[in-house]
Parts: sequence; structure tokens; C-alpha cells
Amino acid sequence: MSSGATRKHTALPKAQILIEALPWLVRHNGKTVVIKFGGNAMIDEDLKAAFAKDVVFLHHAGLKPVVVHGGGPQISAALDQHGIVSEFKAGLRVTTEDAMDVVRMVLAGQVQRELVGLLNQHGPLAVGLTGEDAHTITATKHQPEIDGELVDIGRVGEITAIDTGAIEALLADGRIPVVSSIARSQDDGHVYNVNADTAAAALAAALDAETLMVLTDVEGLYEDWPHSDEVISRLTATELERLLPDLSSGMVPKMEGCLHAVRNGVTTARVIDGRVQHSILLEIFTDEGIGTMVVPDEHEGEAV
Ligand SMILES: Nc1ncnc2c1ncn2[C@@H]1O[C@H](COP(=O)(O)OP(=O)(O)O)[C@@H](O)[C@H]1O
Ligand SMILES: CC(=O)N[C@@H](CCC(=O)OP(=O)(O)O)C(=O)O
Repeated sequence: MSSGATRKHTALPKAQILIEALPWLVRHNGKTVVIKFGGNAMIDEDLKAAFAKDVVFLHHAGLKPVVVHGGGPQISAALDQHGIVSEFKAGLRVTTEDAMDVVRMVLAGQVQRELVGLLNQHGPLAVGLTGEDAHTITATKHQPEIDGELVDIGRVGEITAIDTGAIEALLADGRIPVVSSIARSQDDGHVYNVNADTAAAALAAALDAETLMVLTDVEGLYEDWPHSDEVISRLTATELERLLPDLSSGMVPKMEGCLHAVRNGVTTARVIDGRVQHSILLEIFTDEGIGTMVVPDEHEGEAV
């Protein structure tokens, strides 16, 4: 049996860890953080549960987390079951009308429900919605330019407007919004498939969020991918803009999204490793942030 003095002594390091978080708690109090949880980081059950705990922790620590989720691998698996081949052009899924039904079913009916369920194990907190709800995300048909030609990739949307009303009402009510990246169409009565990184960045900018955090399945933006695993730890908007033409595949919408966010009022945009448990807490409450941080140009040289 341990004495009172010993118990106090062994508990001391815990108190120190808590008190070290004080400056960050003060700095982030009341601030909105948009967290994009990528489909690739969502494959492991323990990671999903740890993610949910981190988000609930942020909520109770006085921040306002908004979750935007992906589901690329989950959509591809479901399309496969339906005998629909997955094809990507310019990093975006070619989405036929039939594929759109599957995308919507998987994102809104499966992935979002699962995240809402995990978050709500900690209390009546999470409310799921898609960009269709209350006109949260409106889009028009996106036609990427490939080799100088506009290409038809089906029901893929380009965001034209964000209405933050529903999300802000949920935040004001002490809830955690969980948003699926599906948009209402401004042209017809249908819906569009939107890349989840792009949706998260647009929401972060429209919500005037302090931070956009993109969780993925790599450590951050590699300097010379796939030849080296040297992570770029900090980039200004202008430095990122110069790098964009050389980026490939999944990193393109992420880094374009980070650039859009910091050019539109978000203080920092970060790409971090969703495979590391509690990476969100490391980013928000310590100096030992991991991954890649993008800052606006005017913050160059300042401590963020
Ligand atoms: N410069 C780069 N640095 C890191 N990853 C890169 C880079 N260029 C391309 N990638 C690829 O981007 C992937 C992440 O994007 P993606 O597969 O769309 O993930 P998510 O499901 O999280 O959105 C990485 O797993 C890696 O294969
Ligand atoms: C247009 C487009 O490509 N939409 C994506 C939406 C999901 C997504 O972005 O998921 P991740 O974040 O896991 O990649 C798709 O259909 O895969």
C-alpha cells in the first residue's frame, strides 16, 4: 500500500503535463478547428476510436471541432461490389449517375454514421449532415483541364457557395458537426461528389476557422515523394504555391485546400499523420507538432 506522500509524488508528472497545456488551452479557447479525416487513415478500428476521443477532448477543452470525413477506399470497395470500376482523372473519381448513388450511400449512410456513433459514445455530441443539408455546400459541374482539354468526369462538383448556418447553429448548441463531402447542385435537383479535402478547406475558410487539420496516411508532405521520406515541416502560402504544379495524386487536393484555407483567413493548415494515435492532440496542445504546417505569407518568421 502506498502512502499519501508517495501517491502525490507519482501523480506530479501528470499535473505537469496538464499545466504545460495551459498556454495552448488559452490560445485555442472558443476557436473553430476543421478536421478532415481521410478514408485511408480510417481503416483501423483502434485509430478511429482514438480519433473520436481526440475530437471529444478538443470539444471539452473549449475548442469547436468540425469533422469533415473522406471515404475513398470505402467507396471503391462498395463500387467494386456493385460491379462498377473505379477510375480517377486529375485525382478525382469519375462519378457516373449510378456511382453517385453508391458514393452517397457510403459517405452519408456508412462512414458518417460510424463516426457519429463513435463520437456519441462520449455523450450526445455529434450530429451528421452532408453538404446537401441546409444548403451547406453548393456546387456546379466540375470539368478539370487535362492536357489542355476540358474533361467530363460526371457528377463531380466544384464548390460555388458555402452556407455555414447549420454548422454554426450546431456549434452554438455545443454539438460536433460531422460533414460528408456531398454537395447540392446549383444547376439541377441532383447532388455532386466533392473531394473531401476540398470540402474541408472550403468549410474552414467559410467558418473563419483557426486551423484546418488534414489527417492522412503519410507523415505529411514529403519533399521528394516517392524517392525520399523527408517531410516538409513548414511552408508559407507562396512557397506552397510554387510547389503545387509538381505535386501528384492524393496530395494535390490536400495542398490546394491548405493554400485556399490560409489565403482565406485560416491561421494554419496542417497535413498530419492519422496513423499516429492522438496526433491531433500533439498538434493542438504541444510544441511538438508533427507533419506539414502551411501558414499565410504575412506570418513568415512569426511563431505560430
Ligand atoms: N509529396 C507527397 N507527400 C506525401 N504523400 C504523397 C505525395 N504525393 C503523393 N502522395 C500520396 O498521397 C497519399 C495521400 O492521399 P490520399 O490517398 O488521397 O489520402 P486520404 O484518403 O487521406 O485523402 C499518400 O498516401 C501518398 O501515396
Ligand atoms: C470527387 C472525388 O474524388 N470524391 C471523393 C470523395 C471521398 C474522399 O475524398 O475521400 P478521401 O478523403 O478518403 O480520399 C471520392 O469519390 O473518393
